Amino acid sequence: MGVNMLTGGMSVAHLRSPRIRYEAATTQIPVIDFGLLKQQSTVTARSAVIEDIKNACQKLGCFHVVNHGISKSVISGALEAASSFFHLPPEKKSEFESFDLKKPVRYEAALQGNNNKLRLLLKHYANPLRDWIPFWPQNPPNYRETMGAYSKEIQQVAVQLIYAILESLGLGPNYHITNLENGMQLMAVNYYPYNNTAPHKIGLHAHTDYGFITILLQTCDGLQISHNNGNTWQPVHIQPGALHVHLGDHTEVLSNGRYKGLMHRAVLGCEERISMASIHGLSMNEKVGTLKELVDEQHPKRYRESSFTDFLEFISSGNNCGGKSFIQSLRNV
Ligand SMILES: O=C(O)CCC(=O)C(=O)O
Ligand SMILES: [Fe+2]
Repeated sequence: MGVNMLTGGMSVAHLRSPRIRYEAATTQIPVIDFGLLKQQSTVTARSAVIEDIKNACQKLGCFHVVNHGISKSVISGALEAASSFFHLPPEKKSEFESFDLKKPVRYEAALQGNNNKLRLLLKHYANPLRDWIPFWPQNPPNYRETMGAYSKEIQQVAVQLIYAILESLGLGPNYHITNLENGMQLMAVNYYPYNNTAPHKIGLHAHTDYGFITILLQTCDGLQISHNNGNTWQPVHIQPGALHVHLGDHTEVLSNGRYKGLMHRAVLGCEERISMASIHGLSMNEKVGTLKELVDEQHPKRYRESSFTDFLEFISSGNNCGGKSFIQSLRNV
């Protein structure tokens, strides 16, 4: 049942500069060295990485992060706990089954045809950990410990990345968002079965994520991204050890549209796949609006403010089916 982190990994094919690398493939994803964002880094090295983040956010809405400091054992521990959970018999998972989007833990099975699985999903909040961990599954017995260790480290990486993204918008290195550290972290733990039929079956349909950023860990390829509202799709190949980061709706709002939330989806394929999407934003009822520093005569405010609760109400009301997406509902006020 072990998860092989190396399967499907692609080699880095060529170097454009010492700090930013591109993979040879249909989608070239910039690679950001997280170590260069840390305090010990020189000012020149940090500002060079901030510039790389700016380019990545503007052009693609995503990048890969290496040298993030999260150990292989923490990563594989969380993936194995996730895998063990999904392989439990259905009656052990059903206690978490619910259509109530506000539940602290929610399990869902997306099925098609003769009960064929497309995706199994376990969703739970994770920050602040002490508030949420008592709700998490206790089977497998190490789920709370291993997923907790991963979530805690990812939360810290996320806060630093969000500040780096704000800096890349020209807000200066000391820009502070009140309560970002205590903000929402939602872990979407996904399981996709092996299904290599062509064309690939969609396991998770096109969407943008709520929040500022999503940090995604995937055991093998399956993530696809689109920059033309779903007309064409490009695969994102995994890079062993790297975390995939993409921008969510609230970075688009905050930045007044300078950066856009990235549309993505997941397809079934090569093997059984687990992905863990850690979504980061402000806490439930805190409103996120466009930063006043990014509004002027040439750039009038283009978005309405909203909170995570507003988002949950929007999707619960079925507004997103066939109509506008959440971000579209916030645009052009
Ligand atoms: O499985 C994936 O690669 C994507 C997961 C995702 O987009 C999500 O959970 O929001
Ligand atoms: Fe997503």
